[in-house]
Amino acid sequence: MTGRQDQLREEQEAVDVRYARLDALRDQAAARLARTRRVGPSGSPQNRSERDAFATLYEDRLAQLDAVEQRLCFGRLDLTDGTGRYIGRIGLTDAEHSSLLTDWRAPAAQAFYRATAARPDGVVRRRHLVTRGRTVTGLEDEVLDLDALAEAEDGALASLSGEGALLAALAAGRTGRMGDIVATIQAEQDAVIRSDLAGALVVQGGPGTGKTAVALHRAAYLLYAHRRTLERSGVLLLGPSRVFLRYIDQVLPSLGETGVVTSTIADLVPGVEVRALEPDAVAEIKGRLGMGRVVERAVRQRQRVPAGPTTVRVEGRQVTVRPRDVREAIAKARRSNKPHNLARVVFVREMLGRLAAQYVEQLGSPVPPEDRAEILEELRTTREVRIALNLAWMPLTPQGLISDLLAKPARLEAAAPELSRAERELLRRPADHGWTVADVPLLDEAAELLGEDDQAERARAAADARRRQEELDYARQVLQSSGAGRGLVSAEVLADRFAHSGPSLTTAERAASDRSWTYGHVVVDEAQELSPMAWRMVLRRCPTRSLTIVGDVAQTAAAAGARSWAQALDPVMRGSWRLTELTVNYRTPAAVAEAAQEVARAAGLPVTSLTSARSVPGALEVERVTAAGLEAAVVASAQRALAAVGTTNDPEAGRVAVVAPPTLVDGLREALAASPAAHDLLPPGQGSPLDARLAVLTPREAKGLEFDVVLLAEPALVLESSPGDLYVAMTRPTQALRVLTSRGLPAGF
Ligand SMILES: Nc1ncnc2c1ncn2[C@@H]1O[C@H](COP(=O)(O)OP(=O)(O)OP(=O)(O)O)[C@@H](O)[C@H]1O
Repeated sequence: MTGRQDQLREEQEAVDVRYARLDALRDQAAARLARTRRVGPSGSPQNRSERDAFATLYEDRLAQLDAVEQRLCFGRLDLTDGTGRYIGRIGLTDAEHSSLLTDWRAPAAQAFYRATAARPDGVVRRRHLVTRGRTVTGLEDEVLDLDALAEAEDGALASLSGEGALLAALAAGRTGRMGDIVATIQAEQDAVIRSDLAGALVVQGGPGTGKTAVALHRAAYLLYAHRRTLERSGVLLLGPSRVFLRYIDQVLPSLGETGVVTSTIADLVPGVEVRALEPDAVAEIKGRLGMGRVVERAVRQRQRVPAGPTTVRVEGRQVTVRPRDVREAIAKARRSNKPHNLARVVFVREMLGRLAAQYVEQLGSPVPPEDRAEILEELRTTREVRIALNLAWMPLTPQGLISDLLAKPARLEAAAPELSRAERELLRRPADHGWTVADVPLLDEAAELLGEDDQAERARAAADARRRQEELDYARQVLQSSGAGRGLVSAEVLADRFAHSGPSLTTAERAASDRSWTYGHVVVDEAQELSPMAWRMVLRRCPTRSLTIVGDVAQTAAAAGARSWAQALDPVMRGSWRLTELTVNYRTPAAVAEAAQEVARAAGLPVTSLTSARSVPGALEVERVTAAGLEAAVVASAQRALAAVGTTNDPEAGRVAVVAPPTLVDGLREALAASPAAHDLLPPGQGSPLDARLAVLTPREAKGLEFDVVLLAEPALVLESSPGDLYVAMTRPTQALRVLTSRGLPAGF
């Protein structure tokens, strides 16, 4: 038997021990779940909710243990002191509490990602274990001594760790869903993942540098390292589209984390459904920081002093709503510094007081307090009084305020004198127009300035706080006496479960349905697309300013998006952010990445430096076609590409995308649907492009995604509408880019 086989056998035994422990823990959780369920439906409501809470806890634990089945254990460190440890997806100890597996996020695992020959960090050897199912199929060793360093110092990428495992991961066919990278995180990525929780961290990186992967692993790391802080406040992850959120939705669960709230900017205000589109020029105006002031003025203008007095008869007497009284009541309400709908309570109380005084004066004699209350009630419910007070200070909804502002030119002119007439004309639209993405930050701004009349809500909150304290005390007692959930759950989370009995109200769910929820940490992906107003909306949800902001200012598509991080962030964060860069491209073959960079530079985009992790022979090809022959050429090229990435029946066959300017997409989709070879591989009807082997997309739809082969139609046309879009489109493939053009190639190609 060779030494290699001995090593494989040794590692197989080690891996078997860890899987056996995983199985034992699963059995344990399943048995506890069964026992909890067997207790039956009897008992007090308190007992029932306690039982449900524990049942959910064990269900979650089982789901977590199931999620780590694949590549449970992927690494081993041998240390200078003669000890060693295995690194895996979660931490495991044996029945005697000795460590079997170190969680990749634990400090003791850091050297697995960071140690180099130059800075070995106490590591003699780093070993990557390649597994298929539960079988160890390969090993890759790196001996961290200076001799190894000398050998490796011959290229820019000498510092790639676990190169074999990494390159195998990069070359694998794509499944339509992003996978995790725990086994092969690189040192510069690890530094980002483990960076401090506090403050705003900006991660700039060219296409394919792993920004999304890093952002997701950072969310998982922060939840592990700061669980107490983040478990109850929650973590929010913002992505560019719902398709993108589906693309990444398996990564966090595979890392054992299910509690992160994911959303797009468009979905961030509960109750607002974005259905409409609008021209970039309109979105750009709405995204300007000054729109905050515009909304503020729009609200103030709904607090109005009438031109003249209104006299109303109440129970045979006359009272007059006088402009001077209204002015003073408005001033008093504004001094309360409350949002519009809450300050309205102050305004109304003040006005009713003044009207009651007029009424009493006419009675000619002082009235006892109970009669005064009656007079106030009489005034409050008199229709004309209500109308006069509403005209002065109308209760408003965000939707009502914004749709009115955009539909009535006079209102917009008064609220937005800084906009030119042409700009205001661009914003104008009918009151029943659907909401657009750029409306959402305006609605959020309005919701903040308007507030809700929440007196009842606050009384309930105070009662809830008292109840919560009792629940917390009780949960602590249960934890102490039963020991059942020890290590699995904190008293806080258990108390939440008791209170809401069941999985339907986790922190994530409560946060997602509450516009004013503030998160412990917010991760923003494709952050270059956010307008200044969108940043205001995001920052409102994160008062601690603990943020991870990832993106690439060269890929900006939105007219209101960022061309530099300073331009985007300084106005809203006053310089309090730190910048770090990712520089290695893991996705795109070198020739494709270089061509994309040249084109982007020629178009004047702020491209950051990029080194590619791998080359693929024949990765870039250009086919010149006639305009009339474009569709037929795309169909033929798609057939070749599909054949190259695997046969129809192969479950691991790769994926092909046709990326084209919006004006060509429908025609190309129809042409492909008419081709027998491609027809069945397209997503059916409205199906998601992620679930099919062949997709036809615009560059914006392809943003953040990747495919084995990309056919790019008419790049010159894409460039005309947006250079950022072309840069995105060219950098989606993992294996090959096929360009089809009837109009020549963009400069730099
Ligand atoms: N350390 C790594 N090990 C294995 N695969 C990696 C690693 N880093 C990145 N990748 C892979 O590289 C690809 C690109 O990563 P990702 O989508 O996160 O890049 P990005 O910087 O967000 O790209 P873009 O800006 O173009 O959207 C993904 O398939 C990802 O899994």
